[in-house]
Amino acid sequence: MWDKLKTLAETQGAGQILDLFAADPSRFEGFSARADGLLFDYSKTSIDAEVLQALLDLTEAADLPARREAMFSGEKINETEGRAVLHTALRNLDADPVLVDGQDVMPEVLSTLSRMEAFATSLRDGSFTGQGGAITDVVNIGIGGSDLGPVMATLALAPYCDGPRVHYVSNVDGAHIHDTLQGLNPETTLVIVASKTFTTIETMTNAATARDWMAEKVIDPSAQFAALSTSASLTGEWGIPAERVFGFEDWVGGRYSMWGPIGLPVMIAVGPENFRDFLSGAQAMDKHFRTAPAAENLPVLLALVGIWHNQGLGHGTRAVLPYEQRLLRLPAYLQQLEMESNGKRVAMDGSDLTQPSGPVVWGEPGTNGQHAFYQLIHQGTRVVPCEFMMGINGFEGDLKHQHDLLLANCLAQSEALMMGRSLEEARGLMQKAGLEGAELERQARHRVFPGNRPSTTLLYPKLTPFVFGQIVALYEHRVFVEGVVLGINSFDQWGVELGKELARTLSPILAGTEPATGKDGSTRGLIAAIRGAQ
Ligand SMILES: O=P(O)(O)OC[C@H]1O[C@H](O)[C@H](O)[C@@H](O)[C@@H]1O
Repeated sequence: MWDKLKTLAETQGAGQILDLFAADPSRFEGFSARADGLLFDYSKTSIDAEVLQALLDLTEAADLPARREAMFSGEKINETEGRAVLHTALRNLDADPVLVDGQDVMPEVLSTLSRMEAFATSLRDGSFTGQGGAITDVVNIGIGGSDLGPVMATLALAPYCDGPRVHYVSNVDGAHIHDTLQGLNPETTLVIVASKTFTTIETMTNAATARDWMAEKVIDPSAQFAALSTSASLTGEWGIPAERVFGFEDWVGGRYSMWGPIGLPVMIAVGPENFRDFLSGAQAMDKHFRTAPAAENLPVLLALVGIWHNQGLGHGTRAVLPYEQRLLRLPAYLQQLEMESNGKRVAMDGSDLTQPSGPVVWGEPGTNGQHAFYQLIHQGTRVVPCEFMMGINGFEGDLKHQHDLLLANCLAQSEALMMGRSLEEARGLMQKAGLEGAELERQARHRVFPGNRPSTTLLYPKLTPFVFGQIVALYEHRVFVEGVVLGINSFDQWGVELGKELARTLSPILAGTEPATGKDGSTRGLIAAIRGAQ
């Protein structure tokens, strides 16, 4: 199966995208797909009918439909941790039963959702009070999956944020919590400690700092703390009363968790109704993913484009480029989602992967990226497949001219990447500028764009909570499909453990209570330099 893809990559993959358009001017129709108002255009890639078929064959060989059903129906597909993978249950608003170990999880999911809604409402209408009255500010303390999604969502849904101000603290660097708490009034602040495990050192350290800060002014700080976690016992031990603990189960992976309790700060910011719309959008994408034929299925197609570029053509990086300022943190969120999920070197059965694992994901909102790193994308020696996205409509009606300029820029970039500029054209420009001879030639060469560089565009009507939910779920399922095709378990993250273990051994060495024996020479040298200057 992979052989076929590799052969196609070698023979036609260098990808004369322009030739494909010349041969089939209506290629856009055949190589784009729609789902509930979203339009995914992948015609500006070198995928043709034969490549698409070879990619679809890979999904067949990997038994994608059965794997997908196994996920949705609660089978323990996270085999290295013995867990089901059911973030989709958190947005299963129809409440169709979902069984884990023979038990329907939906009653618990929906009752937690109602408790979150009641709590969020009481904060928003001022009926829940701190020592100093209604809550004005919420500080969410969490990291990784307990931070990136909610941070991204709060920024993305800014036009809907009409509740208390929500702030996020993640880094163990004391600067983060210091700068966040500065200027807040402890008597009107609620602190949410968000941690699936409730053991993460960064989060627990920041939570203790926040509690000390609050205790300076507030007689009973625990009355202004809430917790989001799978561990009822640890949240209880930490002193957070059960009525403000919102629990979830281990079948929700950290980076897939913002649909449930981890989304509470978002719900507080935008209100329960908008949060439900966000869940509905994701649910609509779940239904599409589960039912649409593979060749029209957005998550499948997005995954296949990724596989063609990375495993097929060897482009080991992809840029995510939202032309939407409010999706500022989407690239950071996708870095965790994609790289923690598919950055693995062994397959589910423990054997070495036969293909490269997931790509390096990065990006920035347009148009800012244009003025920073697009130079490399257009003229560098490596090809960076680009994933553009843009909303047809913005929210700032009186600034429509700016939105139109934004859209024009997005379209211009994918056009420039594909069309390029030939040496002939560049020479013409230099001639017009009055150059001649060797100087004309030299200057012209700098102005050549190779073209035929691939990109996809995701077009959506407007960044409403529903659409935002669709987009995030689209990327979640894309990661799943890529993982299935590669034979990876996308739901564990053993690669983050070693550094955590070593940090634990290094803390006492840095504090001087333990010797640095056993550490390598570089680490010992750095420790000595730090200790000598502290
Ligand atoms: O939510 P927590 O248990 O505090 O975990 C926070 C994060 O830390 C871990 O190291 C993992 O790499 C992430 O997947 C997780 O989201």
